[in-house]
Amino acid sequence: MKIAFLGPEASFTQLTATQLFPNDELIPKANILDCFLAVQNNEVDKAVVPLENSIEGTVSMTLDYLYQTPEIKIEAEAVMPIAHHLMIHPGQENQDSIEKIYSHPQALAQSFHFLNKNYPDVPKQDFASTAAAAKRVSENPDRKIAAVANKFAAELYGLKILNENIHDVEENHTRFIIISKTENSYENHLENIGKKTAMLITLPQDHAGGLHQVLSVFAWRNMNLSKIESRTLKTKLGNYFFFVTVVGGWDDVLYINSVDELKAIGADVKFLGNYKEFLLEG
Ligand SMILES: O=C(O)C(=O)C[C@]1(C(=O)O)C=C[C@@H](O)C=C1
Repeated sequence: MKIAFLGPEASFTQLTATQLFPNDELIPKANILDCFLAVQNNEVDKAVVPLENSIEGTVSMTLDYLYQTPEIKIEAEAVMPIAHHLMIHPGQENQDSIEKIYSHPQALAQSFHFLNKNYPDVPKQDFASTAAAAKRVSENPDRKIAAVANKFAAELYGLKILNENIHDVEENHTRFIIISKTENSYENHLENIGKKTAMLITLPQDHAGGLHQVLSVFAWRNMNLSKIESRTLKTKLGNYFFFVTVVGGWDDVLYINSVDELKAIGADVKFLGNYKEFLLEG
């Protein structure tokens, strides 16, 4: 099978994809949108993309493209511990004069307090991934630039780690998802830590109690929500869709009927899948 991932090599997403698909062909993509498009255009069978982090929260691009690509579903979730390090080219030993720090915005945010305290005057620059930032540093041996990335990126791109474990909270985890056009076809050797269901809900016209009505569909059925997040519909200020996850299997008829009830009250529902959650090694 062909599996796209947010690259280049040694991104956190690649570390995840390697554990989830040890025997498949992994294809790096420059950004999250390209991962979605590769699945959409049948260039690959599946893709692995980040969904949320325990310090910085949701990766909004992933939510947006789940909404914007109607055929794409979630097949599985995987949670991985995340450790960030600050690295430079080995030729640039003098850390006092670092001119810029590159990384993925999630990684910069997860290390914000460390960077703010230790490198307050150094400009930070967003990159498409931590590995892309590390690669750029390695390609510019003459510049005093640094990257926030993982230890595999330091090794692969020949960089020297200046500061280890700079993420602001020791327990740092990111949740990744496998996306594809097929539901529930992912199987692997890893032990799963539970099942959940995800859906996107757009409320009918704005009216008092609209969200309460939607939530009551889950509440009287005793369905336990593990996440609810609103995201702008991009139509005008104040218009949102909701990403909702429910704990457990999806074989109970009461649960299955919840989608029909949501539709009956005028909500628009995209069912993203009922799938397993895996815990990976960092
Ligand atoms: O930049 C990477 O290496 C990624 O795989 C992306 C990503 C993310 O978007 O959350 C993955 C894990 C970390 O939370 C930081 C960055």
